[in-house]
Amino acid sequence: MTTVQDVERSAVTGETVLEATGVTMRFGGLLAVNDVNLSVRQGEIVGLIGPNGAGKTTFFNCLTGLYKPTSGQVRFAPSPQQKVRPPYRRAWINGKRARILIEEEPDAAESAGLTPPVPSSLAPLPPKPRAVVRAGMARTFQNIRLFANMTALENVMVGRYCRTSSGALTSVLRGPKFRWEEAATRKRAQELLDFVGLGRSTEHLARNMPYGDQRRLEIARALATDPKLILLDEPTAGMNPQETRQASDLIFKIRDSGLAVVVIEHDMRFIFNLCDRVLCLVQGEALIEGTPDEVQSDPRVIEAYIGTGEDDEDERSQDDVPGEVQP
Ligand SMILES: Nc1ncnc2c1ncn2[C@@H]1O[C@H](COP(=O)(O)OP(=O)(O)OP(=O)(O)O)[C@@H](O)[C@H]1O
Repeated sequence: MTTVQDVERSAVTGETVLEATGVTMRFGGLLAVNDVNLSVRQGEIVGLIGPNGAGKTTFFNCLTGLYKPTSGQVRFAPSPQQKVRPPYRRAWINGKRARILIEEEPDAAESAGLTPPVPSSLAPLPPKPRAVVRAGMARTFQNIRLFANMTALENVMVGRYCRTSSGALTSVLRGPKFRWEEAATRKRAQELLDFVGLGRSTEHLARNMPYGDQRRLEIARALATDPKLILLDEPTAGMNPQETRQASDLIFKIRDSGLAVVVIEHDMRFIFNLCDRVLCLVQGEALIEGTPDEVQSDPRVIEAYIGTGEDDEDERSQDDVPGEVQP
C-alpha cells in the first residue's frame, strides 16, 4: 500500500513530476484541447508549440489547475510541504456508503467507476489553484501581471507568502514569529532577484522597469513559491533579441538548479535551441511530440504553421515558422 510518506519521498532527480493523460477541454461546442498526453521529468525543459488558437494556453490552464479538464487527468509529484491525502474515494457499493483505498483495492475502485490507481510518485492535482502552487507548481502568464506600484523586492516577497505560516493575528501584532518570517522572506526575495539578474533593481517600482526586466521579475516571483515545476507562457513575447538570449540563459539556469520547465513560445528559434522535448498542438490535438530535431523536420509541423491562412502569412516573422535552426 502507498503511504503518504512514500508519495512525499518520490520526488528525486529525473523522476516524472507531472503527468497529463487524455486531457480534454470543451468550451460549450468548442473542443479546445482533445485527448492530449504529456509527461514532464525533473530537470528537463519541455516546449509547447502550435499555431494561434491551437489550445496551448488552455492546456496550460488544465495543467496548473486553473481549468478543470472536461475529461482526463493531471497528476503531480507533490512537494514535501504539501499534505497529501491518502488516495481513497467515497462511493456507494451494494447500497452502502464505503471508503475505498484505491491503491489497496483497485478492482473494487474500478467496479465503482472510480479513478484507477495512481503511480506511487504522483497524486491527483489539488482542486484549487492556490493549493497547486503550494504543491510545487508555479507559472507565469502571457500578459505581465506584476503589482505595478510595488518594488521589485515586494513583488517577489508576495510570491513567497504561500510558504509562510504567520496568521492574521500574528501579522497584526507583528510578534517575533512574524518578524522572523518577514526577515527570511526578504532575504530569500533578494537572493531570487540576484538569481534572475535583477539584484540591483530591488527598490525599483515594477512599473518603471524595462519590459525584459519585468518579465524576469515575474519569473523571480514564481520561483519564490519554491516550485519543482515552472510553466512559462510566452516568456519572450515582445522581447528584443538580446532580452530573448538572456531569457534563454535564465531558463537554462533554472533547469540546472533542478527544476522542470514547460514553455509555450511562438519563437521557434528560441524553443528549438532551448528544449529537450517539444509537443506540437494543432487544433487542440497533439500533432507530434519529440526532440527539437524530430519536430522541426516534420513536414506536418511546417504545414500546420504555413497552412494557418495565407492572408496573415506576411505578418508572421520568420521566427514563427519552424525550419532549420542554427544554434
Ligand atoms: N475561456 C474560453 N471560453 C471559450 N473559448 C475559449 C476560452 N479560452 C480559449 N478558448 C478557445 O479555445 C481555443 C484555444 O485557445 P487557446 O488560447 O488555448 O489557444 P493558444 O494555442 O494558446 O493560442 P495563442 O497562441 O493565440 O495564445 C481557441 O479557439 C479559443 O478561442
